[in-house]
Amino acid sequence: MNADAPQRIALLGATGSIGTSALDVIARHPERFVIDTLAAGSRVDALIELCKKFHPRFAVIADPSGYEALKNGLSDCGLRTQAAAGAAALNERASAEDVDTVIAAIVGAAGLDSTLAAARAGKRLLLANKESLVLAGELLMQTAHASGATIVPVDSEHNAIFQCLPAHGDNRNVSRIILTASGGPFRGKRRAELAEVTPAQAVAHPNWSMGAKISVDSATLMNKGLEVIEAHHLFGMAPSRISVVVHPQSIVHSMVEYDDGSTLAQLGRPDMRTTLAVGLAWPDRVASGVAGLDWQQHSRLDFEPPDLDTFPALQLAFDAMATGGTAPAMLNALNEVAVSAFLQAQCSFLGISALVAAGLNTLESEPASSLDALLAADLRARAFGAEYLRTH
Ligand SMILES: NC(=O)C1=CN([C@@H]2O[C@H](COP(=O)(O)OP(=O)(O)OC[C@H]3O[C@@H](n4cnc5c(N)ncnc54)[C@H](OP(=O)(O)O)[C@@H]3O)[C@@H](O)[C@H]2O)C=CC1
Ligand SMILES: CC(=O)[C@@H](O)[C@H](O)COP(=O)(O)O
Ligand SMILES: [Mn+2]
Repeated sequence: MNADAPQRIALLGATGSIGTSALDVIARHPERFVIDTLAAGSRVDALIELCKKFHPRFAVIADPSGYEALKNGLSDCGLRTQAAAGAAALNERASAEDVDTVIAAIVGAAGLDSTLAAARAGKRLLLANKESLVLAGELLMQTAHASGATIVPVDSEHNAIFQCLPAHGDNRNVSRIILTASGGPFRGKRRAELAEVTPAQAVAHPNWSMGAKISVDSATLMNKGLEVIEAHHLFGMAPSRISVVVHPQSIVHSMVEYDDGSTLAQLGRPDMRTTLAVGLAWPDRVASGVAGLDWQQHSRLDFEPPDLDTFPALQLAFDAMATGGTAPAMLNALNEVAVSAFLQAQCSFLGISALVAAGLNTLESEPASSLDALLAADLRARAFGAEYLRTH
């Protein structure tokens, strides 16, 4: 990549919450960043709207049935953007030679294939899709190391840790990393109070504006569980050296503790544009549109332990990580099935963790020896989840 030329970016998950924040930052720096590819799942109209604004060379819709509508829509708008569809097209753009940076912002295990394609091709990979690390963390990290791909975490906690770790990359004197959790919209509630909560209540995150799936994960604390596994892989940190503390204000985005007793933290407003600006420009810094903290307003920062009785999902994730093998892949798949059912009013809020626990208790973990083994475990877990929902 020519250092003076703009970074050519493929944004996968462009129509989502992370996609919107990324495009906001990118639009502020046309001399540094240029959009090569915009990709979405199935919402063709939303993708065309973005194409009108950003004029990418390629627009990819993952759902193949959206191809004709995308192609015709782009041409009706007089755009020269080339339409493509399906998983192969996503992978092709994630690994294309004329793409420098891939922003992996597809939600769920659906993002794994294109994330792996970008890692295999040695891209600079801004990784928001935490599920791909939970499903296939070792494989993804090995793939990136082998190809020379640079993974820059853009999950806010991991981005904070990335900023606080030693620049020379030697983590020997790091004693632990501490992930902060907001506690979600139901922090302070007892289990009995959560029996009847609705999807609308669960997605109403107190601090962050995010997609529906991650918002529900925040409400169950599964998001923090997924993030613990994500941190384990990204930073090569043993599970015993990863802690979680509830910090309701979401101002301290996470912390790194050193052997000498120092703790470094990254602070900022809860706005993903900061995180994405760090990822896009690193090791430089660019304006993100987010102001610094107002210390009159944020004069108080609280910390408390997570309530594992009310929110068992966090412990389930620690347990799956300890079991190892395909257990984290199954945890992720079971959770995806349960959250989707909850959002469609086919499962209660407490039922989400109950389904995940039942699946992990029933299904055997196997060695995570290959991508096929992981994908087979993912499928088994989804089948278990569907049957559980049918019978409970
Ligand atoms: N939102 C946030 O602040 C944060 C998000 N993350 C992670 O980033 C990822 C994205 O989250 P978020 O932006 O909130 O999610 P959203 O639901 O807002 O957006 C999801 C994006 O993925 C696309 N998509 C959905 N299904 C598929 C599929 N099968 N194939 C291809 N694309 C698909 C959607 O397209 P379409 O619009 O067409 O459905 C959309 O562009 C998640 O892994 C999340 O955990 C991490 C930290 C913070
Ligand atoms: C913005 C981001 O990274 C989310 O993962 C956010 O941290 C969710 O907040 P909690 O899971 O801490 O509620
Ligand atoms: Mn996060």
